Amino acid sequence: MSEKLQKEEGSISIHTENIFPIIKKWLYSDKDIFLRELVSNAVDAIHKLQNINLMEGLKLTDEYQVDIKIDKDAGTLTVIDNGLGMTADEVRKYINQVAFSSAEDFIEKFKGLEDKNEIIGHFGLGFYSSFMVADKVEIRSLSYQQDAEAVHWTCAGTTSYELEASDKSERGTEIILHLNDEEKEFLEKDRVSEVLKKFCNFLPVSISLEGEEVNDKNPLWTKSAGEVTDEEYLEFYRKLYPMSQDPLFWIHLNIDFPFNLKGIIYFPRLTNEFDVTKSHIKLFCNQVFVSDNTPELIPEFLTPLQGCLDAPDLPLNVSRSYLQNEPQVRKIREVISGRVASKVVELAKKDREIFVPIWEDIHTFVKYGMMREDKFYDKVKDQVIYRSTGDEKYTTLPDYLERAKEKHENKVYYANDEGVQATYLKMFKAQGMEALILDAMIDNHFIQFLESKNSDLKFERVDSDVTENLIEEKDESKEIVDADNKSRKDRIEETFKAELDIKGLTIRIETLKDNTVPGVILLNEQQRRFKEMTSMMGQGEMPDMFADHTLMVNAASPAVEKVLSLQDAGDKETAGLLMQQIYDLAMLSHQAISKERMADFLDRSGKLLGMI
Ligand SMILES: Nc1ncnc2c1ncn2[C@@H]1O[C@H](COP(=O)(O)OP(=O)(O)OP(=O)(O)O)[C@@H](O)[C@H]1O
Repeated sequence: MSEKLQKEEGSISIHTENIFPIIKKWLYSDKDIFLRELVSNAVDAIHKLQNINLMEGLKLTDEYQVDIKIDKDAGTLTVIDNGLGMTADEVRKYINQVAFSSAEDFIEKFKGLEDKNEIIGHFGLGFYSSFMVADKVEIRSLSYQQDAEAVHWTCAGTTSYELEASDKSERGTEIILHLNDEEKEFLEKDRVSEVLKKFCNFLPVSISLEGEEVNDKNPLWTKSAGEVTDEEYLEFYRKLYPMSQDPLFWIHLNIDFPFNLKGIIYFPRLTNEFDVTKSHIKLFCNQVFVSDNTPELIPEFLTPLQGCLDAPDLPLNVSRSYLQNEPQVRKIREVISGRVASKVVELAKKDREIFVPIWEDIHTFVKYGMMREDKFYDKVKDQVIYRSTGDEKYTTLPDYLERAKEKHENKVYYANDEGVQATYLKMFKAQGMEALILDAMIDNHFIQFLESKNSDLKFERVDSDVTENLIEEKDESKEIVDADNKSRKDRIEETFKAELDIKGLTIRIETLKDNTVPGVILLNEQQRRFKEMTSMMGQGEMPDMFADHTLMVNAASPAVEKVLSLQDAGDKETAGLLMQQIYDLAMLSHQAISKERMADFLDRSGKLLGMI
């Protein structure tokens, strides 16, 4: 047995005078991390011993655990582990020199920095962070090594320490914090429990507070996907986010190469209360909680993702600026983006009925992702679905284009307001034509994006023009010519032009296959988009979408026929009323009638009804 340790007193080698007040002051904002540091040191000590046990065949069969004890009378909080312990030399080396010199480095480096979070993030203060809450710290330790002598180290928040023999008889280390007067809250079990729940909830070694185990040693992400049931994924989610509705879907990550990454990410149901701009992922490092504010780990368009990521290769004290510049973080983002894309494709292919409601929740993010990332776009582009007026209700773009090939190759007709564009959709439907419903905020941009990606592809809103498919092929109104050498079409055009003297209005006559609609308003696609764009960019006042518009009069409509016969009979007044009515009805279906015209419309409607 070695000679008994003589009490020694020394000075922790330090050039910066009185480091402790500075530690306290600078780190005050996040003082809870001291417990994370001490408990993870304790877990490390246990892991080290477990490794030695295996390598050196020590045949230890201990139940490993970390205990946290509160002694209100003594005013102490103690973290006890049965890990490998430390000898006097190790205390000198690891606590007096190594740990302290890193604390000293920290002070040197960040003397001038104002942003405390930056400081905390940049630096693992480890053991010395205990001086944020304690005036005096004691270490009692007994190394696993044969014939080791138990040691007792004390430091009262100055650069002096004492190291002497102790009577500790059980292997492991006790860190005893004599809490200072302002930190007595850490003598309350609830307060300590709250901190442990935050940082140590999923640590792989049993952690107990006053004899009660507080952690789940085998969180779901440590298992392999094959052994976890859907119910377990949901239960885990409910534990992580107790106030949330069940998620839409989840992805279990278990990556070993080229870096380590485990985790479960959930796509949440996006209710009104859900903040889609805030990061929700909880980052762990070997099951130690690190942060729940690490937006850098997730592609921006997937910010709403929730769940846990365990990245053991990232440091425990990870800072925002580190994350922003770390190449591995970019790789993590790419992996997540790729896995989300694969999951979307998998769900889309599997069962349309299950996918549709999910799609309603996620389509904005997927579309945004497609616009932001080429790789993501390439993966999901053929699986993205659109609501359609066709029989299928939902269709992919390739399927839609295939069906539309004969009637309008490479052209997509869409509506962005089913109510306002109902007349057009009705005409489309009557001719067996299909339009997509693109009525989400993002769709305006998304349409432009798809056109830029596919140079042949053109999107046209259903009210932008009438397609030749809606027009009667054999149009007799053009052919039959009267005594003045005018066709019926010419007469309709002349009459309407004379009656409707409205700024920006063009009259166009067509004979539609559908005779129930007397007239519709057409807005040129490119002109309309340009106006929408300028208004969105906030340039000037809200543009008048109807500054230039076309009234397409349907020569096949009985109402138009009536206009002509009234003219022939010399009743110009009633013919005029009818034409005004046809125009207003067309504008009304666009919800674009002015207040003044509405008053006239109602007045005229009354008159016309009286004539029937
Ligand atoms: N409970 C413990 N049991 C055994 N050794 C310990 C214990 N706590 C600390 N040590 C030793 O003291 C060293 C310094 O600890 P400290 O927490 O300051 O830094 P660290 O754990 O090495 O790094 P980090 O900055 O990530 O915390 C550890 O590396 C370890 O060797």
